[in-house]
Amino acid sequence: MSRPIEDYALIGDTQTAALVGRDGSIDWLCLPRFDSGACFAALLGNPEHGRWKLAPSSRGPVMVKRRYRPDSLVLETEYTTAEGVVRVVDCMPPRDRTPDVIRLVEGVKGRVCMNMQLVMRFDYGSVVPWVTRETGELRAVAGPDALSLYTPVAVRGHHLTTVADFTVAEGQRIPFVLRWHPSHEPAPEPLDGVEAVADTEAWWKEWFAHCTYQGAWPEAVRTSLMTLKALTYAPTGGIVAAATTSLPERLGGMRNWDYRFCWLRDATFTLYALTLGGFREEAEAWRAWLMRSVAGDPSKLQIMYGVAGERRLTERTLPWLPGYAASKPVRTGNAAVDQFQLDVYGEVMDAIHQANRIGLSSNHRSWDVALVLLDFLESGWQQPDAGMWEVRGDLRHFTYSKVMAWVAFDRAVKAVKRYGLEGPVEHWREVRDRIHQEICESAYDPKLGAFTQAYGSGNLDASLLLLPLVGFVHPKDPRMVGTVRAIERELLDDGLLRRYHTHETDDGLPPGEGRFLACSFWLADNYVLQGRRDEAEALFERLLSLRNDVGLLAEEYDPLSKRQLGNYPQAFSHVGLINTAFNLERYHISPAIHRRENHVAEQEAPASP
Ligand SMILES: OC[C@H]1O[C@H](O[C@H]2O[C@H](CO)[C@@H](O)[C@H](O)[C@H]2O)[C@H](O)[C@@H](O)[C@@H]1O
Repeated sequence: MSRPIEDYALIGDTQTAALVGRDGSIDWLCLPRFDSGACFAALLGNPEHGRWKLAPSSRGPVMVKRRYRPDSLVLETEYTTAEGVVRVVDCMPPRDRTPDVIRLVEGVKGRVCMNMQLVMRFDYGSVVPWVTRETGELRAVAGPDALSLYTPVAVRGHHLTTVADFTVAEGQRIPFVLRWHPSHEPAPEPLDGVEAVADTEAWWKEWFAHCTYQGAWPEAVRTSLMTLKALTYAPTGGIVAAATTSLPERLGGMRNWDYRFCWLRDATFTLYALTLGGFREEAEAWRAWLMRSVAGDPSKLQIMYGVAGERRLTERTLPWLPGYAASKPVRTGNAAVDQFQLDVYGEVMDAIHQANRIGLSSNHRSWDVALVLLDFLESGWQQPDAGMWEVRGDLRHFTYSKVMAWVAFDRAVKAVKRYGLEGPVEHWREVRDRIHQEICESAYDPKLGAFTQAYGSGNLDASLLLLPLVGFVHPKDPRMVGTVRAIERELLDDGLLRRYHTHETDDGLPPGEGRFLACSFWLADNYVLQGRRDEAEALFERLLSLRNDVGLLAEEYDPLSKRQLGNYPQAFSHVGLINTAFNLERYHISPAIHRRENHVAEQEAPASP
């Protein structure tokens, strides 16, 4: 039986991440990178696919309370049993070498009997390692991977797992340190678990010192910013879309994808949110990552890359894993890598624009890349594409894609006019205006009184909510007011938005999925901008209420089963939360203080998407 997704908390070291269940079991951990094989894959299978459980052994009722230590990705899970109270502190120290997981068992009250079960299975639960014991160390080796466990507790082997039973008394602290290293290298030195937790906490607090958010939702916004930071890959500056693969968009379904890669779309959205929160270093690092990733022939831009800029992300299925809640197949890699998605050109141009706007040191390489992209886009914008939802059906003239082509030329014009970069500004202005005109003629349906998903389509799509957020149309333009009304009518279900109707829009997959959380945040943004503040706040509060006990959101939510769905934690959802919090705040202070350029209203546009 799979535990609800919202039962998991995240720990990570900005190179990879683990999911820790309320039951004390780490059921997901890929080592050494986000996209490496998992050594704990119970999330997508059973305990025998790898996990590390550390919890009271009491058979009686156990009360569980969790939190992150303030401003840090150090998780505390407190168990109250009939015997007493015990706290397990979990974290992964941000590293310069190999990854570690630290688990510190702290006796809070009484004497609590504890049990540990460590099931190490490399390559997504498929490889059982050789395990040897040396003084103070247990070592597991298979192929390229090696794990070493250091703990003062006596452990023993049991049916290809490692187990321990021990008691923790009030005031006692017992460390468990798990260190990964390449199997051909000597094992790393043991690490002081208590010090490592303190250092990790200090590292996150230091990072938070840069946070500038002063608004009404500090806990929610700070947790979301921390989640986004945890999804960055520190060595290269890449940013992954989520920490998992194949958590289903429908329980038991096949909409299960690998999100442990860097989508240009998701990464640029994440950057906006981080820079809104006061963090600039990540923007510099990501720009450098982008320049390396697209190097060679930038016109061969991919919509996503690996965390170090890898281009081949071949999609495979892992048939030995039964899947989360029997949702098969489990996939690694992502076939969307080969898709043509027009919007990413606009997103990259907008990211370059934002870098100029926040005064990042100028980078001539990025303008050279921009020129190549614009050159392609001059004719490329007329091609049909797979759209931001990455449909696996026929290519179409998606409205949002065309709007982002408009954004590309709009930001190019502004780069020349505002930031003194060189380019044929009058020509770009002409292309920009031509695209605007075509969209208004081909993507607006006067009978419906709304923009539509694609040219000539009668369907609605939540991505249209981004049009005013990127400055394409004024939020109070009657066409946009009509679009919001139509989206509310057609796509709002139990107060939350669908991306589109999966039975109407052929996305190449069997219909049925949850409510895509980012879309509901975009709706709240539109409410803010249309002056529907009470509705914006009510929707925002509803969305906040869907977070789990430690503030995390997956990609989607199912209002019927009241469960989170899809990959987790998902950058898109947390970006939405941060932007809406800022928009609500800014609107309150002054509706004119916005982030992006608004071509129509000639004012800065709001935090988006
Ligand atoms: O819905 C089908 C597609 O779903 C995934 O894409 C979604 O996630 C991406 C990463 O967050 C996001 O950029 C995209 O907008 C979403 O639609 C999946 O990765 C695709 O392979 C799949 O076709």
